[in-house]
Amino acid sequence: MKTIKTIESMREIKKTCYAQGYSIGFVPTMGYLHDGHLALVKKSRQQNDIVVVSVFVNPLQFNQSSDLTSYPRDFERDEKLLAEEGVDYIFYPDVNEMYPHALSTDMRLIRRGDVLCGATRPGHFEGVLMVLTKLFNIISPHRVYFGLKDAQQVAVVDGLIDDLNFDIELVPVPTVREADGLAMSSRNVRLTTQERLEAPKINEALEKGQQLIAEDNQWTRMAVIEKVESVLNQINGDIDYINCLSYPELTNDIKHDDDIIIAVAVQFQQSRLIDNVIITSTGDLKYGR
Ligand SMILES: Nc1ncnc2c1ncn2[C@@H]1O[C@H](COP(=O)(O)OP(=O)(O)OP(=O)(O)O)[C@@H](O)[C@H]1O
Ligand SMILES: CC(C)(CO)[C@@H](O)C(=O)[O-]
Ligand code: BAL
Repeated sequence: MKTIKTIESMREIKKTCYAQGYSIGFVPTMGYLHDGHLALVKKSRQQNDIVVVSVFVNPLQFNQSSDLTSYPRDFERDEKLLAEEGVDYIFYPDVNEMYPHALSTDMRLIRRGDVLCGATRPGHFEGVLMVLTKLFNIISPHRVYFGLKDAQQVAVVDGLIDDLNFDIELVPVPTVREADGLAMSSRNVRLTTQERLEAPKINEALEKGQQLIAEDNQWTRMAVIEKVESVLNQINGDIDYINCLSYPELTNDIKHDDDIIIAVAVQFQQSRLIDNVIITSTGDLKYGR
């Protein structure tokens, strides 16, 4: 495994892979890796000749400077974990390499972005779209892997790939959870002991919402949101949002055979956690939990 710090070297490697006819699987991350990230890496390892993982904490997508400065980092540990997974290249540029001067262009999200994190983290998805467009152009992967914990990100990137005709297959990967149901997240380390005890209620709340949809064919969006809220009210974090929408379009207007997402964000003292469940129109889980 090699760690690559410059765009020029990464481009050379990409060209060599193409010349040899190798497929490239790409896993974009912000580091401080856990088993959720490694699930994406394993999937990419199964499906491609060459696996590239980027580790880059992208300042453009942070709408709160305290969240950026306290974002956990441990590159040496990340390197060890990725070597054990048989990764070929880590792309690990610094901020000046990715953003050497003020940008001349900007990304604007006009679909799937006015709800959930798009509504509560202004500028977040625009920053994600910018860095991914750059990374896609640098690495030119055949497949790219994203976790469904960030389900809105999956929907937004699907739109990006389609709009800009990137010749890339998007592979969504189900959310990996701790034994008590809490979705794995790099931000879990910033929970206090008490918050960590309460945090599995987020998953419990989503399960209650899913049960309502599965068992009551008269269910309404508001009834689902109230059910989820009744469980989330048992914890000390502040509810940032709870919503029930069509997926991947993310509209209030859920048609008969649409998939449905119930998504929540909870702000604890130092950590804002997100989670969701995606359900088929018949009330079944779309992806394993
Ligand atoms: N528990 C998880 N299961 C599956 N994929 C995950 C999980 N957590 C993160 N991912 C995916 O890993 C990729 C990189 O995410 P990122 O580096 O932001 O990690 P993160 O743990 O989600 O961090 P944070 O929760 O602090 O945003 C994204 O595609 C994300 O959806
Ligand atoms: C895709 C990503 C690496 C872009 O910075 C980030 O949004 C993330 O970790 O999900
Ligand atoms: N996992 C999404 C990246 C972020 O929270 O900024």
